[in-house]
Amino acid sequence: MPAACSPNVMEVPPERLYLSIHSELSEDRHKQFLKCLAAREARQPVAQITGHRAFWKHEFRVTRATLDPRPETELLVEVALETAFERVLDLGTGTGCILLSLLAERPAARGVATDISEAALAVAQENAERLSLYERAHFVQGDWFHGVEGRFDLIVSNPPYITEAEMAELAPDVRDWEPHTALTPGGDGLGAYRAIAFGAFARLKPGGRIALEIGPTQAAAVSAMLTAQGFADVEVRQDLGHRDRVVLAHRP
Ligand SMILES: C[S@@+](CC[C@H](N)C(=O)[O-])C[C@H]1O[C@@H](n2cnc3c(N)ncnc32)[C@H](O)[C@@H]1O
Repeated sequence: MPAACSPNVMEVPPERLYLSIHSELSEDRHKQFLKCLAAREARQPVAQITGHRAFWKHEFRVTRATLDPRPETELLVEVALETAFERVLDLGTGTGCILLSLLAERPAARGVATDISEAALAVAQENAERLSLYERAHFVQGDWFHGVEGRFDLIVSNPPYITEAEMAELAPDVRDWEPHTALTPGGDGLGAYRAIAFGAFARLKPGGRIALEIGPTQAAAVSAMLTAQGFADVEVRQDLGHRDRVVLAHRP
């Protein structure tokens, strides 16, 4: 995968590094290494420097236009895979990591993914092509459900959920480098869930399921929104750090 600024300037796998310990670094490669180091000193996230990040079972291309896929989000994939689905909708797809991981696990399934960011969708499309999943993934640019047709067995989303106040507390690696539209909907951090809960019921087939990643303090608020829209069997799952991380529910 082409890297934004590959720090592997010697182009050897880590386990062979000691065998190459006496090789000379060319001037070009030395410069390349210093450039990567400077990027990290400026607090650019490692995934943006290398241009990729491992998520679930694959490597995903990452740029400044996309959220760097987080390990916590793998719980959303795990939970989603408990459902049998043929048609899945991923809202706010970013790199496409959730939708493409799900499609890779279910060879008969097809998916639609939306994002407000055209630049993020271009990266998701590139990831779909690289993973040979582009024929089963359809990308739509727009606000949540805008331009999405038909009904689905499963809706998944990891929407922006950081509050305006929390944004000021974030490490510079995140706040100064990752897209703010991917991190926060502003205000109380719940705006995206309101829009998604409101639109999701009509987009799910009866018996269909919704699974949403949440911030650790948002379980009660998001569960209440889903209940108010008519969803049943609302459930909260915790991540490996024992924090509330995913809310899921059924359309009766
Ligand atoms: C937290 S990131 C999640 C990205 C990816 N799904 C993941 O889990 O790594 C949220 C994504 O939602 C997108 N987004 C923000 N507001 C949106 C909106 N109104 N409609 C659609 N997508 C939106 C952002 O561009 C971003 O890609």
